[in-house]
Amino acid sequence: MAGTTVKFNNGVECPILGLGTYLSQRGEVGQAVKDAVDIGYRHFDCAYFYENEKEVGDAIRQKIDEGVIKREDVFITSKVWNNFHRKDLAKAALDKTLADLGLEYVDLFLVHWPFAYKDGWDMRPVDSTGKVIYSDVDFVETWKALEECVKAGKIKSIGLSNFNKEQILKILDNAEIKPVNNQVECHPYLNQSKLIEFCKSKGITVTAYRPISPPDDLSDVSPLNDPVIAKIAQKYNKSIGQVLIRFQTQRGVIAIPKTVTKKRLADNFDVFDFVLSNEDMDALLNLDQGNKGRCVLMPDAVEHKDYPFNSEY
Ligand SMILES: NC(=O)C1=CN([C@@H]2O[C@H](COP(=O)(O)OP(=O)(O)OC[C@H]3O[C@@H](n4cnc5c(N)ncnc54)[C@H](OP(=O)(O)O)[C@@H]3O)[C@@H](O)[C@H]2O)C=CC1
Ligand SMILES: O=C1CO[C@H](CO)[C@@H](O)[C@@H]1O
Repeated sequence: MAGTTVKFNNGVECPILGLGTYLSQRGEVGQAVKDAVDIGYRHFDCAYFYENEKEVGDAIRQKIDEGVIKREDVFITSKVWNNFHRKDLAKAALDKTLADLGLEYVDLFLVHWPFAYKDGWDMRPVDSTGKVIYSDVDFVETWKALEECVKAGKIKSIGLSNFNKEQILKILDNAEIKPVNNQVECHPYLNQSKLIEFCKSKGITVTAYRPISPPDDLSDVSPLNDPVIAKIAQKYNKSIGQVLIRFQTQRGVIAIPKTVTKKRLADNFDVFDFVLSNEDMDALLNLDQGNKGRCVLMPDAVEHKDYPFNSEY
């Protein structure tokens, strides 16, 4: 695979920079994916939960049909959502994702969250009071389903998302196929250094989601408005977005910024021609607020036994 990559524990190489697709609207995501391919992106982060995999797949296959890329040149990630944790449902969810994408396999398939919701096809099953209904299906059962799908040739690599240290250890204790990656929220306000170090010690790579624009569930403070980051960006004649992406890739963390804007697609990919000094990397690391810097809190799941964010990391 061309470009800068990260090597997984199974030998597979993953492009260190990919395109996120959450909240990329149908009607615009396909064009964004095609523009991204033309710019040089070879890694696309998808999920059944994003409800746009069909359009993403159509765009990828169009670029394959046009001869711009081959299937093996692109790295496609998808994820199994919380209502599909039971073994048969996890397999069915993968089949649906593959059908939507129009692909025979995905390169990486992640357990999107460690906690399970009520089994079925409703992604947010609620009771009469509007509260999400949980399931106690263990994430190890979901992992076993993914292992079987690897053996069936439908997935090249399997991994986790939003798993904490203890949950990763439980997977490792029960895994026949080791996870290659844990995808987590990561940016200077939640730099995840301890989790990254722990994952590295277990041969697991980390992907940074929401690397640019965290204000969401809680915070209204964004790295995009941070004076320390602005000063660093100015010094390298780069944008704040470019510094935020470079911050991740320079420490070996895969980054998947989302945009549907052509100019930003190009800018976000233009991060391989400068190197942040150790001093500037330290300044960015020093902005960490630990769990207080976390934005994606998943309030629906806070009472679930497998809610991941009650421990330090
Ligand atoms: N595993 C998980 O649970 C999760 C996974 N993800 C994945 O990670 C991806 C990235 O995270 P996401 O939540 O989208 O957040 P991002 O940090 O990628 O930020 C996206 C937002 O920032 C804007 N933006 C993009 N580039 C720039 C730039 N250079 N300067 C200023 N603004 C910019 C985009 O707007 P515009 O499009 O208008 O340019 C969009 O509003 C997701 O798309 C998804 O694939 C995300 C959350 C959770
Ligand atoms: O992938 C995701 C996109 O972001 C959402 C929250 O804003 C998450 O719930 C979800 O896991």
